[in-house]
Amino acid sequence: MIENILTDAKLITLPAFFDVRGAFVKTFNESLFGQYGIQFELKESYFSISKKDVIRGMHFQTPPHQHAKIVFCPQGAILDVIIDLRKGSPTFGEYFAHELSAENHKAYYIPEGFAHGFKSLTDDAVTYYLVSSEYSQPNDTGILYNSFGFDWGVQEPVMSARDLSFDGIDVFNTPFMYTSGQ
Ligand SMILES: Cc1cn([C@H]2C[C@H](O)[C@@H](COP(=O)(O)OP(=O)(O)O[C@H]3O[C@@H](C)C(=O)[C@@H](O)[C@H]3O)O2)c(=O)[nH]c1=O
Repeated sequence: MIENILTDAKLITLPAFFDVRGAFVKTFNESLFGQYGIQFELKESYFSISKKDVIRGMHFQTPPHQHAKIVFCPQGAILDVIIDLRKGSPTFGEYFAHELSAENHKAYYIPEGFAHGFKSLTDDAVTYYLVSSEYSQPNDTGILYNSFGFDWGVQEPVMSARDLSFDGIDVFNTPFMYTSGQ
């Protein structure tokens, strides 16, 4: 099952099979995702493990190292948030939030030009990423998590110094332009 969320972004219910042993979840299939309108070429993959009330974000890589991501949570639960940073997009500046968990086996498809972040809802929440370009440290940046009007529902999140140092969205000059069909 697939839902269109912000322009070009998708919320996918990953195919899952449950039996007496546990669960089997398919995290990527080129043909199926192609039917969903997602053309995705994997270049890198990684995961993080987060304690409850950790917030990471709102991250993206700037051009020419921008990338799309497929994000899911195979252990625990996270509240996952994206912002459309593409000038000219019908949903420019809007955000979308949804829970991803081992239980609901949902994933986001996040196109290039979006910022991404999440709050961990459980201890030991695993956030797993498939990414369409390799890590480029000089291009890896973000905007401040509490600058775009989203209520994270936590007073004292656990965060990195880097994430707390980002500029707010009000002063952020986006390098991303919307072109339809990303
Ligand atoms: C993202 C990344 C980080 N690193 C290094 C940098 C740093 O020393 C350490 C931890 O990095 P961070 O603090 O940025 O980790 P984290 O805050 O978990 O970064 C992630 O946040 C979420 C919201 C995303 O959307 C991801 O794409 C990614 O940016 O890992 C890599 O070597 N390769 C990578 O691809």
